[in-house]
Amino acid sequence: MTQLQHRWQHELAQLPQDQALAVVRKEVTAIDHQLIRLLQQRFEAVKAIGAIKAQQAQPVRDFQREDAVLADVVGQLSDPALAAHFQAIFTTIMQESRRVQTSQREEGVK
Ligand SMILES: O=C(O)C(=O)C[C@]1(C(=O)O)C=C[C@@H](O)C=C1
Repeated sequence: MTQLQHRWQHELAQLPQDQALAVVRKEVTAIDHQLIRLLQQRFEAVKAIGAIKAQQAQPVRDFQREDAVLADVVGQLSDPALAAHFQAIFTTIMQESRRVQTSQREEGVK
């Protein structure tokens, strides 16, 4: 556990449990909003890649790149115990990215 997590636990322990739950849920919601902003940015970048690959008549899926993305994600983790969870999350993100690129192609968006 990090020092920050220790401090959190200590401060939360001062509160009645229902209040502690509300505090942590507020934190989760704030983090979700950051993730949503960042994921929207990622999808915009993925659409830009999709347009380039469509122009060059390249397939949507790039297995080598997906392997590299997953390896990089795992390398970024401070807690290696979360590796399998992050692999699952990013596998889904890339699957949805491919879906966006596929509909982009079907709609003929450049
Ligand atoms: O890098 C690409 O070529 C992308 O289209 C982006 C991305 C991703 O979401 O990271 C999506 C689909 C590809 O299979 C590989 C990676």
